[in-house]
Amino acid sequence: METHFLQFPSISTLLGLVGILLALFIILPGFNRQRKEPPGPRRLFLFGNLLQLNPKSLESTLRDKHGPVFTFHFGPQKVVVLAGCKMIKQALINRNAFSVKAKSAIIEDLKLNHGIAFANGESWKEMRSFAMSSLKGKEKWEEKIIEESQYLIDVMQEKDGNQSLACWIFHAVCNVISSLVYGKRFEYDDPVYKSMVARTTRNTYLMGSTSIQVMQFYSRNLLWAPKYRTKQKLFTDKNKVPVHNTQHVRLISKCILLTDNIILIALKASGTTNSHYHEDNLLLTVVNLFTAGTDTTSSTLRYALLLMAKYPKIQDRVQGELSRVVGGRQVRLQDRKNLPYTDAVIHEIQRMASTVPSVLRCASRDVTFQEYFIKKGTPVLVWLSSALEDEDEWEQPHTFNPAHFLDKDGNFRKREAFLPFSAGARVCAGESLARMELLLFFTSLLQHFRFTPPPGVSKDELDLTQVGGFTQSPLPHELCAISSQGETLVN
Ligand code: HEM
Repeated sequence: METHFLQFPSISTLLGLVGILLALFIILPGFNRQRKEPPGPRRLFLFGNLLQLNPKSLESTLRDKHGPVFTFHFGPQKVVVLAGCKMIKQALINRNAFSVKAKSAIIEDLKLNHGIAFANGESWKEMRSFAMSSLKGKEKWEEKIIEESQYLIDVMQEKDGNQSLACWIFHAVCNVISSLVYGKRFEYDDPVYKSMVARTTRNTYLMGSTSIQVMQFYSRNLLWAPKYRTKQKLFTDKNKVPVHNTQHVRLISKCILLTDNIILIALKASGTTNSHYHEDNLLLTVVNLFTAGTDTTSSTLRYALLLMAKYPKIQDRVQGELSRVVGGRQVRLQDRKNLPYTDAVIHEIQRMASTVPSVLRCASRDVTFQEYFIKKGTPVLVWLSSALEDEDEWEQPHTFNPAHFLDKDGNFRKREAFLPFSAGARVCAGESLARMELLLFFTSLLQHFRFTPPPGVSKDELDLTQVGGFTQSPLPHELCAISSQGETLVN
């Protein structure tokens, strides 16, 4: 036996070995190519690429250098970033591999992974289609928004002196959702309502804050840090957070969503079973509609008025079109088709506002996207604002120019890269409602007021910078709202 091992290998064995080596030589690089990971900037120990965390560098520098699919390290956490219209559409619409929300320690810690926005799987599907059916009915919503815009105009005309337009707009938009969630609107100075609105704003801000988002990438244990606990208390303070409190939602017994579900629960008792209609899911669906539907729409409206004050000629043209086509009467949804300039301005406002700059998903399975391998579970950041500013798509990506949405004859034209509501299976569930609100609130405000910079400030000094976390909104600012009844300074 020993001698057998010491024997010189035969020619055929040698040829066989060479053949295997050659095959490996040919196959392996191809295999590696298939598993090539997206490129990205060099990372630092512990910090990853956090020091480069600046939207401008993500978008221009990194995208220019590494292409539209690249890797970015939030501390130790690797995230694949998708940028540019073509890449985003391909990922969200053509490929179904990125429709799962990424796991988040904070969301799990606060038990917010029920409902719609942070949920996945069958439960998400069920709650989403339930919410979508509750959001149906254009005529119903048109009436509610028109009624609420009248309240908004009245309160703005009644008040004297310095007042918070930001607050009134937020209240008005909240009331539209309240009519669905609670079955009624609230007076703007109702103390319960005021606290509910204040907490919704603060919670959305806290959830998206960089410190909280970054903290979770390091270690779940950091979420036990005293500072975070204090923040967490704000979400769960049962007596003070009405929309996060089952008891309160029950007390406001006209809550249509829950009433509908009580019917569904009765159906279940009678044999029509649906395991997803449990209390956590229903409550979080209410919370999601309330939070996703208010901050976004009201921030966009505030940005709209700021842009009008900064670009008075565009404001003139909108007001001119409104008075020519609609006159003094209330704008209705069916007027949209006869208001191409106004419609183009609203779209351009949304493009510039980029209210939801990105969404965080994850690869639901091992996937090769473009030429890159993305492992199952890898967080994928879909950089929506990169589509809204894509230099390959827009003539003047960084300039407020309503002509982006007009053809040469002045008709409204759709644009492929207009993705403020995202796309694909998880596209914004409230897109249709949001579009109605933007049209009706914006035109009502412009029919009654002219917006200008405050005294002593030139239009060039108005700052268009957007700030925030999950959602962006303009920096605090003042404007003058001038109506036939006088002039008011608003902020
Ligand atoms: C200008 C206003 C709005 C903007 C820009 C906006 C944008 C978005 C975006 C970008 C997403 C993420 C989609 C994704 O993950 O790919 C989203 C999700 C969502 N939005 Fe909106 N939204 C607006 C208004 C509304 C309104 C008025 C409602 C409801 C009343 C609403 C309800 C939702 C819900 C429930 C989701 C989660 C959808 C899911 O995960 O399946 N949004 N929105």
